[in-house]
Amino acid sequence: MKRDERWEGVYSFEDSPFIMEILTELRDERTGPIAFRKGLVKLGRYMAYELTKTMEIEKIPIKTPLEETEGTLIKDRRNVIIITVLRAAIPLMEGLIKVLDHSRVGIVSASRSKAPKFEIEMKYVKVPQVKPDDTVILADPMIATGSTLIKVLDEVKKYGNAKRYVIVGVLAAPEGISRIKEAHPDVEIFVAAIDRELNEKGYILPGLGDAGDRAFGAPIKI
Ligand SMILES: O=P(O)(O)OC[C@H]1O[C@H](OP(=O)(O)OP(=O)(O)O)[C@H](O)[C@@H]1O
Ligand SMILES: O=c1cc[nH]c(=O)[nH]1
Ligand SMILES: [Mg+2]
Repeated sequence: MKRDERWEGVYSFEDSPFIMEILTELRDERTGPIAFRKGLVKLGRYMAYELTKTMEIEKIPIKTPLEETEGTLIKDRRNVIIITVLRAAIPLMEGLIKVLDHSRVGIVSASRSKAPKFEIEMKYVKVPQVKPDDTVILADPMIATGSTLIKVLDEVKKYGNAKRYVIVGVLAAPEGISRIKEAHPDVEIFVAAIDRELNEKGYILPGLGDAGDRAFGAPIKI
């Protein structure tokens, strides 16, 4: 995990060869939906494991069959809410919850309209009560313009004040991170990698394409 000097509280995993290998498979245009979904699940699992290193722990007394000793409890792992941003975050959440298995889960839908408006339509919002001890993880693989996550954060913050708001994603564009940090300076961002830029259609470059379509197939309009 490596802090990015350009912002406060923004981290990438570019120093982790294993996470980079999974990302390489996701980027590769030859990777089909089965391997793509599996890759997102794996990333979710390893990124959640890395995230536990930033959580508050407690030393607890325990008894082995032979003697008393000290054990470790990750306190914050008991108080996690994972907000899953449909569609592309579904496999990422599946991985996150393998490590953060006590998590409550919120589901929100968010669909971004085409360039240049990039309007976000949020139709479905089911979020549990947020309590002061909670770490709210916003799972969304792609941070492009940042509009989706700004809107999701605006909404989720109506459900109570959390101890931490943490975005877990796969790729981010610098402009998206800057916009999110401007609107929500308290949010921490953990992504596998920070890419170069957005193209005119709002896609991350070099990126991995449309994460939702690659995981689930392109929808058709009827
Ligand atoms: O940072 P932004 O510019 O807002 O873009 C990022 C959003 O775009 C994608 O969702 P999309 O709207 O394609 O929906 P999908 O997951 O259903 O494909 C992605 O999963 C993010 O939610
Ligand atoms: O590159 C991008 C940008 C937004 N959404 C995606 O799925 N990919
Ligand atoms: Mg999409």
